[in-house]
Amino acid sequence: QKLTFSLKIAISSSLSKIHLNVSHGRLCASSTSFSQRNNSSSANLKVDHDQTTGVAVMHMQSPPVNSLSLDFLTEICITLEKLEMDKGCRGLIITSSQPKVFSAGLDILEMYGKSPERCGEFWKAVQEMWLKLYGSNMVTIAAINGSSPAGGCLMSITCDYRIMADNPRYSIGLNETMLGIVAPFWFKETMVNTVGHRNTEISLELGLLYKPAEALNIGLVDQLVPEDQVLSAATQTMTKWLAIPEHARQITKSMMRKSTIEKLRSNREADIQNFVNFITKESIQKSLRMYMEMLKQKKA
Ligand SMILES: CCC/C=C/C(=O)SCCNC(=O)CCNC(=O)[C@H](O)C(C)(C)COP(=O)([O-])OP(=O)([O-])OC[C@H]1O[C@@H](n2cnc3c(N)ncnc32)[C@H](O)[C@@H]1OP(=O)([O-])[O-]
Repeated sequence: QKLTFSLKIAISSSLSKIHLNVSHGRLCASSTSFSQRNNSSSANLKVDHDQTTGVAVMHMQSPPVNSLSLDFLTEICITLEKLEMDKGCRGLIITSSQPKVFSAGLDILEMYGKSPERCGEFWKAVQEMWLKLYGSNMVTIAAINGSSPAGGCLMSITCDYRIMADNPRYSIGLNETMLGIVAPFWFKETMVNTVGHRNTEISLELGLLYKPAEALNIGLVDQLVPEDQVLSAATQTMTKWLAIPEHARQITKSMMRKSTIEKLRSNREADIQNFVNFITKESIQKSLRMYMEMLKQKKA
């Protein structure tokens, strides 16, 4: 049977509180944490979990561009945790319900004019999302049906496989340097693990955004399909991945990713401090302000 649930979580708690809940196993056990309704228009995430195939499709629907705010990241983390703990869910497809955009990356407003404490809390949520997704036992496929810069690209390369809409208006890449900021080591390593050292070096230093054909060429995405076939292609690919003996696939995935994950796990606090010290610098704040103005001008 097909279970559709939409999640809109009143996020008043900090992420550390979420950890506490998870560690006590309450997130998956508690039905009060999740309202199960059909396609609520206010929800930032819609999850369609087909229990016969064991595949969940997570639709990001946070207008206008699925930028990853603290609230949205928290919502994503709770959903990932819930799906991970659900034995009936073996595969996850991540896609967007917003037109033209998969995700615009981290919400720039979360990094501009905020207190160090708030920046730290935000960064912890970014780490948490990456740790959950990169270390997931599920097969994860990004169905990239729009542009996917910076944190949107990170989310994509954190999945096992990427299928992108073959539309030259869309682009994908880690363009952080274009904002005057620096992708942290675990963004960089995820990229290296995907496209190799040399491509990552060029890509990150120049803050490149790749058109779909270029992204395919360097291995940043695995497959291009017409825009209206992104989800169906992801579903087909999922079937193939799920046919592999599960235990062997999971151990192999863990073997490939473990060292990168461990590096962040054992340095989380230092990584948060680095981010906070960096992002709150006057010069970096100025760069972010100029970038936001540039975005607005582009629109006008
Ligand atoms: C160390 C840290 C590492 C950092 C990692 C990151 O991810 S850094 C992130 C790096 N990310 C990027 O460099 C991506 C920047 N964004 C883009 O390039 C484009 O928005 C687009 C191609 C994603 C979509 O184009 P489109 O023509 O469909 O849409 P549009 O351009 O008209 O935008 C609509 C509205 O959304 C707003 N807004 C947009 N993005 C963000 C954001 N991230 N945040 C907040 N707001 C954002 C935009 O200002 C506008 O607001 P307004 O004026 O309505 O109040």
